[in-house]
Amino acid sequence: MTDIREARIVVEGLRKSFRLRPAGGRWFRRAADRTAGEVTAVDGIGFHIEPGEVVGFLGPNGAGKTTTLKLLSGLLHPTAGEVRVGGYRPADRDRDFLRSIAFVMGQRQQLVWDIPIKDSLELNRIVYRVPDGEFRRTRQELVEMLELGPLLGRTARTLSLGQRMRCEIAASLIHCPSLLFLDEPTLGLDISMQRRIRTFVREHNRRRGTTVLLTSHYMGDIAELCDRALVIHEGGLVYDGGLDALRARIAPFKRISVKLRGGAAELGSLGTVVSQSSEEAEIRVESTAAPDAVARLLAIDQVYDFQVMDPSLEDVIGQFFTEGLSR
Ligand SMILES: Nc1ncnc2c1ncn2[C@@H]1O[C@H](COP(=O)(O)OP(=O)(O)OP(=O)(O)O)[C@@H](O)[C@H]1O
Repeated sequence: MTDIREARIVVEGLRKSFRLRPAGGRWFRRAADRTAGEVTAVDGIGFHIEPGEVVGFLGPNGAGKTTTLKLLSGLLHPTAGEVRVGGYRPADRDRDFLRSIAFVMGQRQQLVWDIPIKDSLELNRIVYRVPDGEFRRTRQELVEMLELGPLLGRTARTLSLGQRMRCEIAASLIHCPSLLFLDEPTLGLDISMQRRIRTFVREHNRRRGTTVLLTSHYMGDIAELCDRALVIHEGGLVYDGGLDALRARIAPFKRISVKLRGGAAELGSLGTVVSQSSEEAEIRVESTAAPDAVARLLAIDQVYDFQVMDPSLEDVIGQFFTEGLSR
């Protein structure tokens, strides 16, 4: 078997359908079974991921992102198609494969609720048979990077969401997996905690070369961490590529934020005025028209400052799903 540290992830024609089980009693279920349908969560997707990449999965609710991560980590069996990580088929749950991955789910508690965090780390050392020296080194590194020192003696039940998430991540990484699945790791966290988690993931990827696959509703996570995005819509893969290319293809415009003094200015001829007051305005112009708009802004008396910005990833994705996927 290939060492999964050097292994690429190969996904081909991957499909996952769920049978919808009707709720209710036995008789009702049997009657309803005749009409019960199927939902296809992942519908024939394919891609390759190289070792060390940080890849973001984007898509609206119910698009199939979590199901894809579960298929890649072996939590679910594919209905059809192939997933390979090196020589491993994740659904076989081979012990060496399982020892090489970690799956952190933002919405699900994985730490033991009633034991101190340091004991949870120890428990994972035993489960994953991490040699003593390696355990001490990794633990120290994780405690430093995630600032866990004061939390080690506390039980998971007494921690705040952000503290618990940092401990969850540490417990998941104590065996130095080469493949890290993060499903909504910053869900519900405030901005500064989101930032801390991002900084950690980036630094961990840099130091250890861990491949990271990430879903997040916070575009900041994706924009800051990922060079590549896979956009999933209704189970299908509709985009696979760089974030800049996604922006250029979907939202080929710039936002210009303008500071005004001495009253409102006539800006409508430069582009689309998104907002305007007597002190500031925001206009949207086609990327190719931006240099001309900037030259004309300089000649307007009321304009004393401006900034040209790329559209936010939220804008790009919003446009992607509202203005059509065929672009
Ligand atoms: N165990 C299951 N049984 C039946 N349907 C399921 C199951 N798991 C997922 N689905 C369905 O598959 C589709 C994809 O779900 P999935 O959780 O992968 O979406 P997602 O992109 O992660 O969404 P979100 O952003 O809301 O988390 C949804 O229609 C969901 O209802």
